Amino acid sequence: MFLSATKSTGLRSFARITSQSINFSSALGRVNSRALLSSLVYVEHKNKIIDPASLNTLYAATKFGGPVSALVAGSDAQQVAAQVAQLEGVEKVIVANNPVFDHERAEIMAPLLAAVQKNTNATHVLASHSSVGKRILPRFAALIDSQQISDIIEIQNESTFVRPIYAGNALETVQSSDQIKVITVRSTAFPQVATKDSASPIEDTSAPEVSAKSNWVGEEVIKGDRPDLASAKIVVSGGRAVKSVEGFEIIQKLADKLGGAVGASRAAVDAGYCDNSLQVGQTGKIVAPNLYIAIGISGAIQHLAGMKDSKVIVAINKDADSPIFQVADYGLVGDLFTIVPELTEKI
Ligand SMILES: Cc1cc2nc3c(=O)[nH]c(=O)nc-3n(C[C@H](O)[C@H](O)[C@H](O)COP(=O)(O)OP(=O)(O)OC[C@H]3O[C@@H](n4cnc5c(N)ncnc54)[C@H](O)[C@@H]3O)c2cc1C
Repeated sequence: MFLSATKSTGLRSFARITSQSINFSSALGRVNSRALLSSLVYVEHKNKIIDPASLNTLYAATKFGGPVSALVAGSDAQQVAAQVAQLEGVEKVIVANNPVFDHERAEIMAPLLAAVQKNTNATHVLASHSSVGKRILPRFAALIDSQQISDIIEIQNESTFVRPIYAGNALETVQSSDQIKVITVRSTAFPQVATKDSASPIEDTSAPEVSAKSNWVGEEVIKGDRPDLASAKIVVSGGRAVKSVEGFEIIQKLADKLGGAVGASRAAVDAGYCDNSLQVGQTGKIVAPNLYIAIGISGAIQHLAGMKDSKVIVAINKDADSPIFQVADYGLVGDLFTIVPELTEKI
């Protein structure tokens, strides 16, 4: 690994690190003909709807140039497969229509992925860099003796990828010589595939024999009318400065006026002002909305790691020297308890 370039033009730029060949395990040789390339994308879904991040992952897969197959699993798979079949770039949809795949337990999904990869001969296997993708793909990579490449934001060619490291403060260029590339994709770095008029073929696959050591017991899903934080077009986030649960309501009111999602800094989450599912940053959600409004947030690098790719950033902070203003396109210096209610009312 060596540092190939370092830019210092502000917090929205990165050091670039190049690391060659992360193949620790396999001596299977390189794919050297584009004609042999083909991709398999694991499609996430909930309530019979494709997870939006999978649309970005499918787009990333089309960049390799070869045919793209999509795997849909679970008891709602058939309905979701019909939607996936109408997506641009998808040549074939493979369906594992079996309730055993509900809840996406890694120990069950990884062997399925391995079986489908073998059948399709896919050279690239991709999933979103979501909690599901991050669970399943490492296990799948281990099964096929490959090295996973995580959280890619750019595809340079069929074996070279760019990914952020050090909380997004450096970009690493990774070249893999594994025969089968196992990749998780940062959804905010790629557009979504469009729909097409025709439908690609859908084919069934059977579940491989697996003996699971874990059982799915249940889940508590937090329901809300607001858009999903990770894919929202507008995000309004509050920081430590809101001071209380009641103070955080100021943030929620502005988000509701704008039809946006609510986010938070870790300090606000740790202080108990809001739920930890709202945390944006290195250890929270990565977002890149059209508009991100940071209110009473200082702009620590761990927070910036989760939102600095937002298209327009607005910061409201009483300290004009706060680092958040270095990444902000628009800044308002003042007390949030005065500015935000006024802004909400005027909107
Ligand atoms: C390993 C690790 C991982 C982390 N992961 C994350 C992460 O994922 N996400 C994250 O957010 N943080 C993360 N952190 C924490 C991060 O370092 C910061 O501590 C945190 O982001 C600070 O939150 P804050 O900006 O809300 O609070 P502060 O840094 O305390 O900033 C509060 C800001 O509010 C302003 N302010 C105060 N009163 C007012 C007012 N009345 N009106 C307007 N402005 C006001 C202040 O000027 C200040 O800029 C992580 C830290 C570590 C070590």
